[in-house]
Amino acid sequence: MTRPDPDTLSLLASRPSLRMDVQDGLLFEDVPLHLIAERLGTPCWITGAGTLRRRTRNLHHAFVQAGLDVALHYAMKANDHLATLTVLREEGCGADVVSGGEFLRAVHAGIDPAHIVFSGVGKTNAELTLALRHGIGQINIESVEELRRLSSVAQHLDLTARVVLRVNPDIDAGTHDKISTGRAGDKFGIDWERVPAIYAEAAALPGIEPIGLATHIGSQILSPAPFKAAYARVAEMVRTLRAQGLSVETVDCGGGLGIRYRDELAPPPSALAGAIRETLGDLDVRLAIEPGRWLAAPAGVLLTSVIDTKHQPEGVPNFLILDAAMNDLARPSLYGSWHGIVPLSPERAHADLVPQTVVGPVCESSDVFATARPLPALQPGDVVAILDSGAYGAVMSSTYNSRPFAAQAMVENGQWQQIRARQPVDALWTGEMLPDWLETQ
Ligand SMILES: Cc1ncc(COP(=O)(O)O)c(C=O)c1O
Ligand SMILES: N[C@@H](CCCC[NH3+])C(=O)O
Repeated sequence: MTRPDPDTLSLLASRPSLRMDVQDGLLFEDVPLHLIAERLGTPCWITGAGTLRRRTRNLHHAFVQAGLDVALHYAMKANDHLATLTVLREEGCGADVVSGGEFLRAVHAGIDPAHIVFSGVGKTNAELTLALRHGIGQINIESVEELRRLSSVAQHLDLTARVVLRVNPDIDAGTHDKISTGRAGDKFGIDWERVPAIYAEAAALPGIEPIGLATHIGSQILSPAPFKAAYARVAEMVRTLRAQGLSVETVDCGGGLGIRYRDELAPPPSALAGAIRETLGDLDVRLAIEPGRWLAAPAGVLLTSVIDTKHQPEGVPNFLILDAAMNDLARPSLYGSWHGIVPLSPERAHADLVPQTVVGPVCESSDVFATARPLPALQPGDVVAILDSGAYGAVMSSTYNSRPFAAQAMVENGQWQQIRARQPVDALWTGEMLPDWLETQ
């Protein structure tokens, strides 16, 4: 069965931060996007601060409504720009980090290390040392090997690490294979059967204070059922550990809440809150979540201009060649992800639709943003916005094909400002050196 693509009007109808104005074209948080494209050029990422704030408040509200006090630790891998982190800090978020670099970025953005959780399947001694020295609030441990290593790092520093064991509940999140993390055999989390013994070992190890459990089963999850199943298992483990006389104070429920990119029926935050309340609500534990995509994805668009329209034989969709590519937004080429594409110009947005295959200039056949997508006929120089690219967008960019990192701007309440310079071309080879036996020209 073919799945129809939503048209511009229906895409915009479900995105309150975006609006098509008859004169100014596509507005994001009341800023005409063509102004930014004209000033900064394309490709250019735009982050909506107001959208970040609104979504954080909505998420928080859903938990308050469910009678739960849940800390929000923003998974900054989704979008780690300092301006994004600053907005989310202002909204009361801590951070979930997965590297020493992310940790220092979060601290640089003013996030209190006590409100930072260090996740990730491989943390080096240097990263653990850095985090402990700064007084990190929680380290999520992924294996007994890492636990023992952390114990010696902490002892060496004469510090105590507050540790949460990330458990692998063996639940299929029903999402894309490449972003599933909670099945037995995935590299993440501690095998279910080994958790009680490892928790007991943690309680006995010097420099370690085990304070709870964490789980994160994947990303872009579109049903409350896998969340509920995973949290029910975690609740069962909390009871098992307590029955052994071990103290469990906190449960970190991870991230993963999905959003509507195309026509998905994404569960509202109240469904996540309900799943947590039902399974963990009466355990007397401190609760936290680690949302990334849900907060950041709809708060970002990528502006890109048409370079050419490449005509194809009758019956074959023409190619629309953009100046953004898979090195900028990797998701479509990596996961076959669908992103809405909306022209900035009001006339174009309302024109007849013809199927077009939207590609970037990178020399890879997978550099495709959309296949046979119904879009209005566009001309070279026309600018389009690729929607919902605020999470796992700019952060996953590379300079493949010697394409510089794109510029970035932030909008809020009708105002806008540049937040990242376009990378100068000669910065692409900064840091490269020639060995002595080669001659410079
Ligand atoms: C440990 C952990 N927490 C939180 C997240 C954020 O996930 P999402 O962006 O789907 O909310 C991730 C990424 O999947 C993760 O690995
Ligand atoms: N990069 C993925 C999400 C990965 C989540 C990280 N654990 C995406 O763009 O959908």
